[in-house]
Amino acid sequence: MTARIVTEPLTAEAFAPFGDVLEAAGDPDKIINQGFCGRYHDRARLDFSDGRAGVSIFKADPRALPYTLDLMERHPDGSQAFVPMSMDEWLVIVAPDADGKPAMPRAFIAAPGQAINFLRGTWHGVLTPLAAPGLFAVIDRIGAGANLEEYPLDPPILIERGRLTAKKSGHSNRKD
Ligand SMILES: NC(=O)N[C@@H](O)C(=O)O
Ligand code: NI
Repeated sequence: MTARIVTEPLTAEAFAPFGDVLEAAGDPDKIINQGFCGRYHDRARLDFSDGRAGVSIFKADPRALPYTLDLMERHPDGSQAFVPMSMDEWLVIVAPDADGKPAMPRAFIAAPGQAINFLRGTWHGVLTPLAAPGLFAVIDRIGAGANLEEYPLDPPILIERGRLTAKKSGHSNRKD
């Protein structure tokens, strides 16, 4: 019997154990550039061991829901941030750790304009855009070693789109 999970809207509260939601929601922390820009300051918990932070560009093929999740991974030596370069929703999959293995995952639909930062060591699915061009800026560790632990899921888990959307769920990342 294939395990199935449904997606939920991405909110800072729900995602907090796994990482940060990066978005221009609520009031900015600072108004800069002669008043023409709001700065949402220092919103990601970046964390790298004996390496440095690097910025890469990922061009990933779009996936579709229902999505068969058959692999999870984590980066023991660094956090990893994904910043979409298009205004499309995308899929974010994480799982708590259970004695060195991923526990039951959770799947979130990131709304257009939402980026995320996985905390160091967080189990996650690989980058899963839901629309082309699948372009993302990625901030993660550049350094020695693979910084990669993979865990195949056998049997895989089927991820289906949930009925809750950010509006309907009553959750909002807006702080005002
Ligand atoms: N391997 C790699 O650079 N990307 C993955 O870590 C990922 O989370 O997509
Ligand atoms: Ni990763």
